[in-house]
Amino acid sequence: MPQPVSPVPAGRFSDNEREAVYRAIHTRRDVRGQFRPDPISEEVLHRLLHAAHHAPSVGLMQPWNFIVIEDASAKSRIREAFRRANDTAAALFPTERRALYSTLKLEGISEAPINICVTCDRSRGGEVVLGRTHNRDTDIYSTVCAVQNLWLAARAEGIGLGWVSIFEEEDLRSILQLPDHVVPVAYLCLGHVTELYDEPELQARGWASRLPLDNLVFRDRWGARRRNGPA
Ligand SMILES: Cc1cc2c(cc1C)N(C[C@H](O)[C@H](O)[C@H](O)COP(=O)(O)O)c1[nH]c(=O)[nH]c(=O)c1N2
Repeated sequence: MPQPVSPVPAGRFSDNEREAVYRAIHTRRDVRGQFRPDPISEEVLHRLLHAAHHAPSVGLMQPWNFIVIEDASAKSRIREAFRRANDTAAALFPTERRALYSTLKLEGISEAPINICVTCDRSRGGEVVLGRTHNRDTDIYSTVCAVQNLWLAARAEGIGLGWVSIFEEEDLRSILQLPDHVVPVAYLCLGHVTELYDEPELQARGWASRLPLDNLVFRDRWGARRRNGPA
């Protein structure tokens, strides 16, 4: 059996370490309206990108790039693309829902000192990538793993992060000048925040609520020990 080249202990974290990991997971929030204008230091930004870059990826493809946007005029073009897409999105909801939708703040593009577009280079790793042969989208999934690493690291650093997906992809492509083989996966707004919601903001505002976990776990579905899930 081959041994790890430089083994690290694989046991449980200490109580404090474990508590910190779960705290980051449970208190991470999507941030739209609570950004402070003060900059994120280079050291912190580097730690966040380093955390993102340590995400799992199919065949160790590491298909991501991180486009860091600080320029006010670039942000304002992106913000305008959001506004157009958001008008289209709003019109699709039934009247009552639309009224509530129009009260929601769904981005902090201009207020956040840093925006990051996380992209996926679908050509990285060549024609055949280990693990990707039967599901071409595993490169996109890998990129989303990088986003989640970034999000959790940001929480631990006291940096708020908001994911904005209300765009026509073509708008992002043209503003950011992305070549065809590069997909914009996530547009993120980052900055210091003073406070965070203690529950998802969309829940606090009556848009949706967290589903009970028990309804989502199907255990021993085919055996005698079925506990949860549909009959
Ligand atoms: C892929 C994807 C895309 C988006 C989001 C998330 C994800 C995963 N979310 C944030 C989303 O609304 C939020 O995560 C949930 O409401 C849960 O809240 P917390 O993240 O727990 O605060 C989000 N929020 C928002 O205000 N505008 C947006 O365009 C999006 N887009």
